[in-house]
Amino acid sequence: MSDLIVQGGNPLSGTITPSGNKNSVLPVFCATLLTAEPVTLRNVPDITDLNKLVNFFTTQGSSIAWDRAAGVMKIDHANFSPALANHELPQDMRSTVLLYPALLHRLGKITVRSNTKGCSLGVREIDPHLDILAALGADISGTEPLTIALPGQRFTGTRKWLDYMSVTVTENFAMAAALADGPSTLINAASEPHVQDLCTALVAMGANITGIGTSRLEITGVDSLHGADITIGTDYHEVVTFLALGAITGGEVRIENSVPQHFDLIARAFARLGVIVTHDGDTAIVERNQSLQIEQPHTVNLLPKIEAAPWPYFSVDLLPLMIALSTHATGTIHFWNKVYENGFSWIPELAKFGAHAVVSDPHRLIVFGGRPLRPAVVDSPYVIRAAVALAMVAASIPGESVVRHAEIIKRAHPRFVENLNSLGARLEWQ
Ligand SMILES: CC(=O)N[C@H]1[C@@H](OP(=O)(O)OP(=O)(O)OC[C@H]2O[C@@H](n3ccc(=O)[nH]c3=O)[C@H](O)[C@@H]2O)O[C@H](CO)[C@@H](O)[C@@H]1O
Ligand SMILES: C=C(OP(=O)(O)O)C(=O)O
Repeated sequence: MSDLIVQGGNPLSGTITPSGNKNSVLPVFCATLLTAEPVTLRNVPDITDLNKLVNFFTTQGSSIAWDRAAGVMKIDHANFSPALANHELPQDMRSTVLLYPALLHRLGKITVRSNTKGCSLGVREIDPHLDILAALGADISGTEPLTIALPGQRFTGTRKWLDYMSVTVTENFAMAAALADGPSTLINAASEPHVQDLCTALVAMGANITGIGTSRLEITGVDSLHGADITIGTDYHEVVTFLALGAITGGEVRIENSVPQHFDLIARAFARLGVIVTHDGDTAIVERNQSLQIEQPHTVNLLPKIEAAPWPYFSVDLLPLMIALSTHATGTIHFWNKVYENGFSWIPELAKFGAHAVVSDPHRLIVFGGRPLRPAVVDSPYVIRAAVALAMVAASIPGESVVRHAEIIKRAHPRFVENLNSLGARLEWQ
């Protein structure tokens, strides 16, 4: 069940309701351990990363009732047991780090491995996490595993200026500072939609946070958080994936529950490849038979470019989807991944379809689009959106392609194959 068999070439058309965002649900789920009261989550995606966290918490004694069909999860940590402390944390996913603040709040001491073995996009640093926990009053000791201890089981408010806008570091800071003794400020904070979702969820639980959506968060610690009813935000990665699939196959696709105010720069990236994305209320639309052509800048001697960096730049996790789309667009374009040093590791697989793409350094890629493509058997790296991008290209080419080891898609996209097939694609797991 790990290879995707794709009979490509059909125009994909129809309407899709996207799932909840993996990068929102994971921190929000971890944050529920910050309160002793029950929490209800809605629009919860049934993804493997979340299942790992659910298994971890139920092993620790938490009660979790998850109606997967309805996407509703009722969580009660009343029986979460300190006796089970330091049980092996879930592995092979970055979000394990998001457990640290709540576990420290509950247990006062945890042991962690320095490598959570997340995806292979690049080195996923633990030091910035340890730095903010130390600034908030934790003691770090040992080597492998590391011990993190929180004297008095309470964080202390602090002022911190991050080296760079890290998503999970900002989320951990917000979770810890929400219950800290005194006020905290985070400067150079990340502000991605999922960071905003977590902060909004913490506020619904009684936290005092201002500056949500900006690079400066001000958080006044409270003594306790309470229960809440929280709806997980739409996965904009899915919105972009399905719009790009419509565009790459020449079909018309409509995606419900999109958030138009997140889309200005995303729509500009599509436009750079010749694709017009519009919104009708909260429905995002790509119309059929768009002419994929790379937009030429007026400036002479300049290669058109899509650059990815922390929000509000174009999101780095969306870059592979645009790269896939660009293989069908006539012209030449430069992609600049300012975040990950290994974000283009999968490009040799793209070349097996006949795409002409040159990695000019670890952060820069040039795609010479519009080359004839042919079906192929390709290997997915352990990178979610690279697997999605390879499946997209496969779906656009007449004939049978195979994307091997594509199961990583299930870390973020619960009904990937079902959704594509409902648009007229022919995909199956094997
Ligand atoms: C669970 C979760 O939410 N995962 C997301 C989160 O991971 P995560 O929070 O791990 O990503 P970070 O924002 O920390 O960035 C990842 C790595 O990129 C490098 N870096 C990043 C920014 C920067 O300005 N300079 C720099 O060097 C660092 O080595 C860092 O370790 O954010 C990433 C960047 O949007 C996304 O790809 C991941 O999907
Ligand atoms: C890189 C990703 O996730 P993670 O940080 O969980 O590995 C992703 O969602 O594409």
